[in-house]
Amino acid sequence: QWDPNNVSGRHTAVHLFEWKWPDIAAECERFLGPYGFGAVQISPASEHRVAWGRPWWERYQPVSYQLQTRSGNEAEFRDMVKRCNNAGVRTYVDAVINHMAAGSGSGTAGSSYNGEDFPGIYSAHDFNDGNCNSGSGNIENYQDVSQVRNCKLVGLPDLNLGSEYVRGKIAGYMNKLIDAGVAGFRVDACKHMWPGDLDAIFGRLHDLPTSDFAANTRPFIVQEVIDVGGGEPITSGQYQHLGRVTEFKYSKFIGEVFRKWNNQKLSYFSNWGEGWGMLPSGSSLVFVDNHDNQRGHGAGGASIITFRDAKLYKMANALMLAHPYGYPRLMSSFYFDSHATDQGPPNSNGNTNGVTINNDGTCGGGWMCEHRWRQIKNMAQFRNVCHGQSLQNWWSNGNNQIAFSRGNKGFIVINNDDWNMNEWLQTGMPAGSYCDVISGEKHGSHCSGTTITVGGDGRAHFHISNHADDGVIAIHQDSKL
Ligand SMILES: O=C(NCCCOc1c(-c2ccc(O)c(O)c2)oc2cc(O)cc(O)c2c1=O)[C@@H]1CCCN1C(=O)/C=C/c1ccc(O)c(O)c1
Repeated sequence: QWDPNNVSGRHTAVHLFEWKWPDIAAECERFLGPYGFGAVQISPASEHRVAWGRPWWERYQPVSYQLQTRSGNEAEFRDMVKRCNNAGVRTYVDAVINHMAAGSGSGTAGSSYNGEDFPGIYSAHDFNDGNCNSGSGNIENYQDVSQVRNCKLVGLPDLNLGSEYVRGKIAGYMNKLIDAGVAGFRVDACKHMWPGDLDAIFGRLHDLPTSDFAANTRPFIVQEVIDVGGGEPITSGQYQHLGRVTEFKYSKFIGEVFRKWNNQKLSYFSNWGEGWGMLPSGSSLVFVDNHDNQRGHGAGGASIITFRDAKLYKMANALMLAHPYGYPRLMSSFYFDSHATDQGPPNSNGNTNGVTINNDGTCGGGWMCEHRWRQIKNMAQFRNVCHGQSLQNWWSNGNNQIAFSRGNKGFIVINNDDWNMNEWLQTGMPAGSYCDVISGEKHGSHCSGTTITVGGDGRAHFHISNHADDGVIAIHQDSKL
């Protein structure tokens, strides 16, 4: 359940946050498949609350396990999964199983609910009220492990995952998705669930269907555990035996270093990965930002680099995709005003808008499509070409200029100093001319961007102005002329 279940040769996931199912299906066929992406993480697929103002987080308040949401209906969901699989792109569903919607009303499929009454699904005895020791019934103290698991997260009715009935409903929902062809799950709010209960539920999940996967393939699991080392008793390491875990320290550290907080330097990344106290690489899901921490109040706070800091964002994502540590997930956002952190996706009176693709391949209509930025898209291919190659030829100027190769398959150079970089470096690559995949790409026999010439001794000259658009140069075996 640590294996992403990707089609071979594909090693990066993309979170198409709040996209509608038909748009995701189209993106798999026109972009994610052709450009070698491995998987798409989609927004929660179960019926959810329709909250006032339609905030993005209404999707994280389930009303039922029907596949009818603001992203589309069950037919569109099944069509998306099939078309993405056919394009070589796996689907991970964001599973919200810790809690249900707050308040009362009806959900996106018209199901009514009131308090802890979800007709036909759950009623009061399926929730944890009796197991919560806080005065208010809500989580009041994150130092109290049982409160964090058994009390309400921001007032959301907390399901009792110790109940066989509840486990059956959740496993039934997840198995329906597995049987439809999804490759795994991003499990929301795992900090708020007992690992033993998660283990019991994951154990009830079917193998993936042999129509699209090898026999005996287990669903891929990414557990969301927000842990930036702040001293909470619940830590990400307590979940790693069940599957991969989101490594929020990755976003925090990479943001602090690229922003040079506390005088931290890129040269400190010589032991990036477990050396920085992060999870074992094979248990780690890494990202520069995600839907929660890009809104500032999430884990890592103000250090997080987002689409708003375009140059730093391209540099940080290039590093993530070039470095062997962890399984990377790219964030693909919609625009929101930095103070309006509740704002939902681009919509027409509540109905999410489609994604418009401009002639130059960028997106319009408020969709940021960071995964389509040339520098990021091309580094996903870099990662594919270099898969399995160890980090070698590390170099730094002791400050914010670094470089390293992945075996003899790829080489990256980054300049985050406030002055020019001019260096002859050992690339470890075969002699020849290579197209820099950051400033452009290889088109037949010429480079649309910079060309780098590697000599017979493996050395090449690199010049990166501190005023350059991207601050990065990257070459690899498939960008060789
Ligand atoms: O101010 C808010 N929430 C309180 C601070 C964030 O706390 C939340 C955390 C949270 C935050 C930090 C932690 O260390 C932690 O263990 C949990 O996880 C959630 C998970 C959900 O499925 C649904 C939620 O409403 C939340 C949530 O409110 C606003 C208004 C309600 C939703 N919301 C939000 O800000 C919604 C945030 C949200 C939603 C979905 C997520 O997957 C997520 O990570 C955060």
